[in-house]
Amino acid sequence: MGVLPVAADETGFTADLGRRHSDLFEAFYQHPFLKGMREGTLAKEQVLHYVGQDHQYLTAYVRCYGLGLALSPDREWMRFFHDSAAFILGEESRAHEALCEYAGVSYEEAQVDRLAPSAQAYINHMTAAGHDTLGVLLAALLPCPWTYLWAARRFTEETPLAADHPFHGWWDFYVERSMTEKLLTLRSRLDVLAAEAGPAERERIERAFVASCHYEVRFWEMAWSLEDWTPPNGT
Ligand SMILES: Cc1ncc(CO)c(N)n1
Repeated sequence: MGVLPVAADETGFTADLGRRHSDLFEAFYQHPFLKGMREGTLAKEQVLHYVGQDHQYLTAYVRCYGLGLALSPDREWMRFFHDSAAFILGEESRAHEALCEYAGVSYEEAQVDRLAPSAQAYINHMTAAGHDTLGVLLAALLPCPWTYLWAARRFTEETPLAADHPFHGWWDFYVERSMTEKLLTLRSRLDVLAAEAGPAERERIERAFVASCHYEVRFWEMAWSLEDWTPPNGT
C-alpha cells in the first residue's frame, strides 16, 4: 500500500477525489520515469524528451489559466488566474533548468516544436475543460500540481535529498512551501465550486480530474519511451 495523497483528517470534495483515485497517484509515483528521477538514473535523452514536451505542456497550461480568466465571474477569480499564470510563466522554467544541466544542453536547445501524442492529448483535454464550467476546468488543472507536489514531498521525506543528487534542483522546486499553499488554494476553490454544482456537473468535474491523473501517468510513459509520431510498426 502506498502513501495516500490526502491526510486522514482532511474533508471536502477534493479530499474525497484524492482518496477515491489514490491508485492513480500510486501509478504516477511508481512509474519507471519518476523512479529514475528519484534514483538519478534516467538517460539524458529521456530527460531531454521530457523537458521539450513539458515546456510546451506548461505553455498550454498557462493558456488554460487564460480560459479561466474568461470564465471568471468576478475580479477576485480573475486575480487568482492572473497571479497563478504569472507564477507559472515566470518560475517553472527553474525546474527544467536543473534537468537541462544534467543533460548538458542549454534551455534553448531543449525546445521542440512538435508535441508528442500523449502530451497533445493531455493539452486537448485541459483546453476542452476550459470551455466547460469553472469547476470542470479547475478539476482538469488540479492533478498537475497535486501529483508533483505530493510525489516530491513523499520522496524527500522518505529519502533526504543528497546535495549531489543529479535532479536536486528539480525536486527542490516541487517541495517548496509556497507551492503547497498554491495547491491548497486550488483545492479549496474546487471544493466550493463542487459543493455548489449539480450532480451532472459534479460528474463531469470528477471525470475531468480522473482523465488528468491518467494523463499525468501517460506523460511519464511518453518521456520514458521517447514517444513521438512514428507509426508503431515503424512503417
Ligand atoms: C505534465 C506536467 N504535469 C505537472 C507538472 C507540474 O507543474 C508539470 N511540470 N508537467
